[in-house]
Amino acid sequence: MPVAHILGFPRIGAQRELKTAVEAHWRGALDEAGLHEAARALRRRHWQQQRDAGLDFVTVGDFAFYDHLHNLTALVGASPARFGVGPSPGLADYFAMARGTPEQPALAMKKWFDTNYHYLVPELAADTRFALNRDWLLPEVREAQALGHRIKVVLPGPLTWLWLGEAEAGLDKLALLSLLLNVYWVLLAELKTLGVEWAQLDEPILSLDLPADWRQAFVTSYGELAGAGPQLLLATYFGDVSEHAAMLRALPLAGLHLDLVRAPQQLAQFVDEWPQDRVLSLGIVDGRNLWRTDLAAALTTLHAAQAALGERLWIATSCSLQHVPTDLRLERRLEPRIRNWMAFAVQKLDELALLKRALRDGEGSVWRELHVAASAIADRRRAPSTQVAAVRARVAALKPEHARRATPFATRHVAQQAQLRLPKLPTTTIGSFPQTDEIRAARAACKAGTLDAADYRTAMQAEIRSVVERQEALGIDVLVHGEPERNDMVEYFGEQLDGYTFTQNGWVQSYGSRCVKPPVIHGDVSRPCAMTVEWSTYAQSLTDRPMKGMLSGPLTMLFWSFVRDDLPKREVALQLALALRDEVVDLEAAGIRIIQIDEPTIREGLPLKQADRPAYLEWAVQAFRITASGVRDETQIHTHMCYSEFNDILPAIAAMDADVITIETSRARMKLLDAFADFRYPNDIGPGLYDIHSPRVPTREEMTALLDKALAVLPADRLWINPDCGLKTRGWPETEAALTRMVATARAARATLADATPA
Ligand SMILES: CN1c2c(nc(N)[nH]c2=O)NC[C@@H]1CNc1ccc(C(=O)N[C@@H](CCC(=O)N[C@@H](CCC(=O)N[C@@H](CCC(=O)O)C(=O)O)C(=O)O)C(=O)O)cc1
Ligand SMILES: N[C@@H](CCS)C(=O)O
Ligand SMILES: [Zn+2]
Repeated sequence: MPVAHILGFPRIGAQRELKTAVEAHWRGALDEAGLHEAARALRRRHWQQQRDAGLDFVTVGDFAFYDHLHNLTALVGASPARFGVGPSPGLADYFAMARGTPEQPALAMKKWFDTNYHYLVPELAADTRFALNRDWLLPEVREAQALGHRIKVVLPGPLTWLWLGEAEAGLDKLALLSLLLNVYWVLLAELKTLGVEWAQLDEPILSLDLPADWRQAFVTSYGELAGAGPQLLLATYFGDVSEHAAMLRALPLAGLHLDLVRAPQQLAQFVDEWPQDRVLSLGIVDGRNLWRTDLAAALTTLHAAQAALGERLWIATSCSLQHVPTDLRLERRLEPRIRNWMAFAVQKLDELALLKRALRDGEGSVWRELHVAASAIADRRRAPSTQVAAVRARVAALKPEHARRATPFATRHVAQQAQLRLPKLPTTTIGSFPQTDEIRAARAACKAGTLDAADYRTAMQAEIRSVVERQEALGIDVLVHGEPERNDMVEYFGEQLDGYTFTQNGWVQSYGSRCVKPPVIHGDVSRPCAMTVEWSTYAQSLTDRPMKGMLSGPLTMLFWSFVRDDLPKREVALQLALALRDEVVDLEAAGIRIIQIDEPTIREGLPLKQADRPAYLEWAVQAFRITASGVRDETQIHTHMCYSEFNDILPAIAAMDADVITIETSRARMKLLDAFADFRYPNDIGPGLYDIHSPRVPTREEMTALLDKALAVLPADRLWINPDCGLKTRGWPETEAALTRMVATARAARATLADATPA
């Protein structure tokens, strides 16, 4: 009889209860005991849902107040010395490291593989020491046991934790491995003492291209940990691990998990000759998307696997369900037809249970449920919205010239400068200004019908006016309207495009207490009417300075949405590119002289394996260029990317040929710029002068030091001055204080440059 389990459940709560509790705690409105009680209630509910569905284990260890990787850092006592919290951080220390303190910047945040989730980067030093902190995880294990659950504990694996850490200069991270393994060993031993039967160690780095010493480290690590505690299930996900099949088969594990949604082909490499004493867990239900599973197809795969594996077959989600929304039952406004194509986390539990029953008792025992599921899949396949002739024809008619501006950058630059007359080192911001409680309350009231659309528009226009006035007072050169009318930079556009739908409660955690509600691409995408022109022209009417139009680019729309899985991503990207191109052209026609097309996700979409990257980058760059290339030379196209890790894709970024790129660099202390300089990046660059993720206002000296670094490696007449990213999560006081210093930094640098210029 196959065991059914999940790799993890969304911790945030179907209605973001965790966010509410954590933020209340941060503002002092909920004490630590209250916060723990809210957390316990969520865990209790989520475990019960797994048990009620009929899963064989409830998964414990997937809960985190901020981030699960940071939980492991706390559990193994590896807090960076700079925080001075010692080996046993409490909750206040945990939050201090996550959010920063007046004295210390927060731990860096990075994208979790190719998802839109961010983890807190462990800081590793030669003198990092580890000690098991028994206040973490173990109480949750006892809590689940006290509720009578049969549990499987999940932890990030030691090698994934180390790999994702940032090492101080000169440190080989693997030098810390044996000390780290000691703590894992003790932890696993304690879990065994508590009666835990299974521990799932997540090692998604096995989906990356791993150097030989790291592959070897798997052999030593798991050799050492195998007998320490509960039976070990090593979980891989997000890609194909078949290149490691021989090594994985030889590890003394009790089981291995494979992601068959991302890499179904890898099953063949494992299923035959799988050791008799090992479990093979097959991730057949998609943990990354919200579509129903094609149960008939899944059963075909699983029957074959069962024939080979018998009792050793486990069935599971492909990865943790933390990447999908919690419960479809809360969606009361979705079009019923489209809703019927979906499964959120709770519904995916039911899918697993159903698959298990079909395998155990025969498909006849669940034929009704299978029939309902098959009808939904068939209905989706034949829905007219998934095949719109006009959209398909437009994509088919694309020609190389659609992806090319009329002249090279140097020519455009002259035309743009003649029109815009910007000073050296022009100052700008990335688009959003603080999304205040008042703005969100107005939007919530408008959605609830208690504020009519005209009054909402007036309120947003008042906000735009105030944002414009503030920027003029600050002396910023290129203004933005501040994006107050946008709930989110992707959801907002998704709400206006055909082929998209959106949810009421489809929240997924992005980082800490911040969530996003990705819109859903269910059909062919097109733009029924202009989306931003009215807001941008209103904003431009308030000032003589250039007002940047502000759009999310095709890749960002793709990767931050739930995407249909019945069409290659490239095709969806091209549909989006054409829809957004029309918006760019309309903005230009309405008198907007600078248009920013945000593409913070270009790196997120990068395949995890090197070999798959060139093909992706080709269509990704093409999609951006199609969006950007419908305008005259005089119209300046900006793009913006946060997350500074793109040294390895600089040729592709240059090939996007945006006139100006603004990038996040401040946390990496401008290291990225060396790469831009070495590469001789040809167009203009705005390296972020300050980190917007923290309320801390940087000093003039800090900004000047960063600007000096930029000026040392790039020509002054290529440089722009801006923050790292949008300011929507910040409050006004720190925003104005930081921007005042930023403008002053730019002015001082201009004066220095003028002094240095021979008369
Ligand atoms: C730039 N980033 C983004 C990513 N992904 C996106 N899809 N969008 C992004 O901007 N990925 C990488 C980064 C991640 N960064 C962030 C930054 C900030 C947030 C964030 O603030 N999220 C908000 C939710 C935003 C939202 O959709 N707001 C809506 C709904 C607001 C709401 O909750 N309303 C309440 C009522 C409010 C009231 O009455 O006052 C309700 O409906 O109950 C809106 O503005 O209308 C968050 O709160 O977490 C996310 C990622
Ligand atoms: N224009 C967006 C980009 C965020 S990546 C903003 O400013 O929030
Ligand atoms: Zn950004």
